[in-house]
Amino acid sequence: MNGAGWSIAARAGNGGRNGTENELATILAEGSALPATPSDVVPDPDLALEQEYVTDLYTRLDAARDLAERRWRQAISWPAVDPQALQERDATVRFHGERMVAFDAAEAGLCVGRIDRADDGGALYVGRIGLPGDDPAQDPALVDWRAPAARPFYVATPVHPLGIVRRRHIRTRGRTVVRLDDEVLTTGLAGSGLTGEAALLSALDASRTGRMTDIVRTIQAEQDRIIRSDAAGVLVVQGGPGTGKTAVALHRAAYLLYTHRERLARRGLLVVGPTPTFLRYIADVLPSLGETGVLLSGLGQLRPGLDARGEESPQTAAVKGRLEMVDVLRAAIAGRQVVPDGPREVEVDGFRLRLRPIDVTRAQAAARRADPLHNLARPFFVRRVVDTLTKRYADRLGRDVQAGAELLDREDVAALRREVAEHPAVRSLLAELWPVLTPERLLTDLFADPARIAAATPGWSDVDRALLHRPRGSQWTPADVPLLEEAEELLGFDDSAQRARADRDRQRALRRAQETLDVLHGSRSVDLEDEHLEAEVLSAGDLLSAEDLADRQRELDLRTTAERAAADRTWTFGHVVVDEAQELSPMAWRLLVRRCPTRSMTVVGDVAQTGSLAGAQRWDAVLRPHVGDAWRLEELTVNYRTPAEVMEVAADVLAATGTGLTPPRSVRTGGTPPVAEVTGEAELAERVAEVAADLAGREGTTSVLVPPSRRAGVVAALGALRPDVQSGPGADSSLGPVVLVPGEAKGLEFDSVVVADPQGVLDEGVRGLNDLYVALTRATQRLTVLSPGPLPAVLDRLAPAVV
Ligand SMILES: Nc1ncnc2c1ncn2[C@@H]1O[C@H](COP(=O)(O)OP(=O)(O)OP(=O)(O)O)[C@@H](O)[C@H]1O
Repeated sequence: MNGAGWSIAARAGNGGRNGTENELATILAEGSALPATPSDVVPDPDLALEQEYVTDLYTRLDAARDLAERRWRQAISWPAVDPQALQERDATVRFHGERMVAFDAAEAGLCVGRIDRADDGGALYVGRIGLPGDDPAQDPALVDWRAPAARPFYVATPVHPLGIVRRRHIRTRGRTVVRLDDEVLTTGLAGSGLTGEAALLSALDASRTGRMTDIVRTIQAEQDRIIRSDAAGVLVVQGGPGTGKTAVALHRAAYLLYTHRERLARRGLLVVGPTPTFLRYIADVLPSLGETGVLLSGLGQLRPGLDARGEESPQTAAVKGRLEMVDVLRAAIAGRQVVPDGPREVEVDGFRLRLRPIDVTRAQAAARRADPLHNLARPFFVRRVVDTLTKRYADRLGRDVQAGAELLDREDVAALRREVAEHPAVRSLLAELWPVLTPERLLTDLFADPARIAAATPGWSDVDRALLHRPRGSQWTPADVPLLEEAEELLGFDDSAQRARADRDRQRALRRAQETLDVLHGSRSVDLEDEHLEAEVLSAGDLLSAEDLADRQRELDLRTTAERAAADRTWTFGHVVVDEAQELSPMAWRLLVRRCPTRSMTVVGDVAQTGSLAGAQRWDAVLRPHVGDAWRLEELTVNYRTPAEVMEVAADVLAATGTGLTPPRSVRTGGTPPVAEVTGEAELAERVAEVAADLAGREGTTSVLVPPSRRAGVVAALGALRPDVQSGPGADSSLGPVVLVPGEAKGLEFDSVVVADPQGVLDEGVRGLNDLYVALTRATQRLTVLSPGPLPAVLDRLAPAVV
């Protein structure tokens, strides 16, 4: 390190700190604030030195990418002569393809900084991926941020320097180094508690784009501990709004993929989020970290082939989310295995064959003994009933020909049996007594019929039963998905037809392959005068069996693990990350735990933000039925999103929720103070539109958060000023101002937020205080509250602006 003076930052172009960085001291003075860190001047020549190093890193990146591409091209043209070679080819093509993607992703912000080790240990550069140096015995040119060696970059402090004397954040634009931020770690003084605060604050101050970005440059120590926590078991991360739970969960996913690459590449990793909008918001983070093998899914999309986006009342969703629904489904299935009141007759070839209730009861018992699952037991039931009817048929036939049934030999009886089994009247009776059921059919029939609901819900109140009732043809909702999946487990999936089809396809491919070989064999142009020679000449057919050839013709399967997992409902994941986990119902937990039998899960959420009736109030109550006490809790305490002034307002709402949780401490302060305005009922929508249109004209994203009853009016008023207004679950704040209800805004953030009609938010939500807390904490810069009447008491702190 060379001598001269120090400052917190050196920049190409105009140097110095921005306003937010200076504000840190103010936060400290306010008690809730975090103390500042001493900082050093970075001499300008360092920029040139770092530029040289970074340029070299990009040369290495280019070389690595070219090599991966060459290997990919080679692999894709390998002749796969047997199934094993085919598999190896697919795997190699996939491997190099993924490396190319990872190298591309690392292009932006390749190097994030360096740590200088004590005792002349030299500098270690940290970046988005690892790049080898010239000498394998020495440090790599760039160490992956997830590698153990990179850890001090995130967690070393002046009090615990971990052998580091200096941490330098390197900021690049394109391939150019534009700024360095240094922290000297030899002071022994407790600092702000923030790692690389200058880099952090400038990241937090940036306008939002409507897409979440990664935080590799500025991960904080309390976040790093969670990101690198052991993969085994269930890790619950509780944290207030803006504490980086989502960011941490996604970086943990990337960390686990790096650390347990082989297992997770095979089994895959699932990230579950609350809404499609949220999933779109976070969709770029993992690819920007070079990880493409992760399946992101909402609850409504967890059943392959179904995109459940129907809406229903929170009360109905809550009832469907109860664990008792497992018993309801069991009872509904049992209700479809029917014993008729009296004997039933079918007419086969002029003979009336009788089936008595006791015959059906016996057939049912035999079927259930053979297999407990409805669809898998059905063939046993069918066989038993057909046997009974065939016997009666044979008896009647024997009597009629007056020579007794003994006259019929086995072949005759088999023919009768076929006739009975295929007879439409018999088939329709069997379909009535024990139908083949898909989960969709079971639930549609159940919900459409109050009598079926009543039969399946002994002891339930009429109110709860009525909540389940809905007409046929209704759209599937997210709360239906765990029920459909549970029903599939209980019904069993009879894949014999599918297997038979696959078998037929394979036989057909084999036949075609054999024909090809025959043609090759017949057409070889060998002079066969010598019979001995013939035996020695090898043809394609001698080298290759028809089976090999059929395998060779198989298509390349280059689907990623995530794509294969998405298409397979029985897929079990190596790790599951659940975001906004407080919203999940017990039935949803049951589904997720089934998809992750190892219980290696990361669960992040905030029980103070629970909006759904079925959601969590306490983590232990939610998790106990599924994992007992086998889970551990970590907490995040610093709010990186919401400025302190906004958080003060939100804190009053949090206190009123009675959860006893303390609000997270805001890192930032001193921005635009939040404002409130009483508009009068008649003017509300127009005033909201006016304010939102003004905010949307500035840099960054804007959202209006409304109670459901206000949505249409506000969208219409804002639409008149801003035709690009977006609303509803698909709304995208990168395209224009958005109007959302609090539930849709879960997990999202916007530069400017307008909360319209806070009393309406309190009144219309099933957990109104939680909804208001969510709404107030979405703002990264500016918060405006517009109320048609007096502000609710919990917002007393917001003195209405003088109009
Ligand atoms: N270490 C960090 N460096 C830079 N930005 C960060 C850091 N941690 C969090 N952030 C940013 O803070 C904001 C809030 O983070 P995030 O959305 O993950 O919080 P959250 O706890 O999930 O919030 P909520 O409970 O409201 O969903 C995001 O913009 C995120 O990128």
